[in-house]
Amino acid sequence: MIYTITLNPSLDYVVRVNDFQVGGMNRCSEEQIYVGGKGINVSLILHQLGIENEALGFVAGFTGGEIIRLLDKAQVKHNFITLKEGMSRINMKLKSGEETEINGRGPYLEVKDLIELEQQLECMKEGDFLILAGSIPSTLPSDTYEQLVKKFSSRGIACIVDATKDLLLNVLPYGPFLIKPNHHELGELFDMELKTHEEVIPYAKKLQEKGARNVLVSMAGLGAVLVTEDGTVLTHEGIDGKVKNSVGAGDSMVAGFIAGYKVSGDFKEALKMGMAAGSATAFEEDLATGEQIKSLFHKL
Ligand SMILES: Nc1ncnc2c1ncn2[C@@H]1O[C@H](COP(=O)(O)OP(=O)(O)O)[C@@H](O)[C@H]1O
Ligand SMILES: O=P(O)(O)OC[C@H]1O[C@](O)(COP(=O)(O)O)[C@@H](O)[C@@H]1O
Repeated sequence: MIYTITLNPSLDYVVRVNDFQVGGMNRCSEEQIYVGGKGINVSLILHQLGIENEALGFVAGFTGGEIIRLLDKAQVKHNFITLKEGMSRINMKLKSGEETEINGRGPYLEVKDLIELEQQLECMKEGDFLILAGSIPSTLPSDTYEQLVKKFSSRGIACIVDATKDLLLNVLPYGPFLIKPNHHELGELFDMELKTHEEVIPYAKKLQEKGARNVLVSMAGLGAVLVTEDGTVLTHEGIDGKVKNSVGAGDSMVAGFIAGYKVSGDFKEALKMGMAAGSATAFEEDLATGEQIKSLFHKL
């Protein structure tokens, strides 16, 4: 079974504003609301690809209610814990030539809330996958992901972490099955600017030396690099197409990769499915559908 955790899910409010004026009164020409948060996006894409999974995490308030309604509508299996106080966040995605994002803070979460989540995870068995994706609320200890990976990796559960900076670095000694920084996040860890596959490879290997079993580095329109636990380095060129909304492309890539790996057991196929899922989402307004992903996969 695959479980995704989204500690701080969101409603993504995507607005298009022509000629956005800072400090001025702007009106949007288009607006959409999507359910969001990295783990939830992974669950949505896995479901689209016919891979059984369950989305876990915390919701609160009227926005939390809408998150649950949208997950039900998408027929994604979920078991979110409802917090008594606060409201799930609204993340603003402003499209005006460039993409600008303002991600909300979210409700107040405490360590005691995490205990309930850990109890839900006790049912996991060896061979299951646990996907930890996105930022964690500022009220939780910064070692939250680290503690979860430490506990569950040692039980033979394949942990996948999509996070940034210390949140990512600190899980490495506990042998996560996969991490997926993008090339900017990877460069940030080493105070470097990485622009090509060749530049990315040695730094991806450094994260592997620190303990990650497999390192997938996404590079937006430039494709991706994968360093696998059997010592292979695989690269994939970027896929050409018209980008409509790249929010969720990274999450789609993680989901596609895991779906491809689960079905084939082959890293090359997994990378191809990850690429197809990431790019199919970048080429759509919302997350891509299973059909769009498979159609792109067959063209690669
Ligand atoms: N501009 C783009 N053109 C084509 N594919 C894209 C583009 N942006 C993202 N993708 C696809 O989505 C994947 C993840 O995107 P990326 O932006 O690197 O991740 P993140 O959203 O985590 O920053 C890429 O490896 C690629 O497959
Ligand atoms: O948890 P964070 O880091 O604030 O990110 C949450 C945001 O990330 C997303 O999951 C999209 O992530 P990606 O574009 O990196 O795939 C949005 O749906 C959500 O608003």
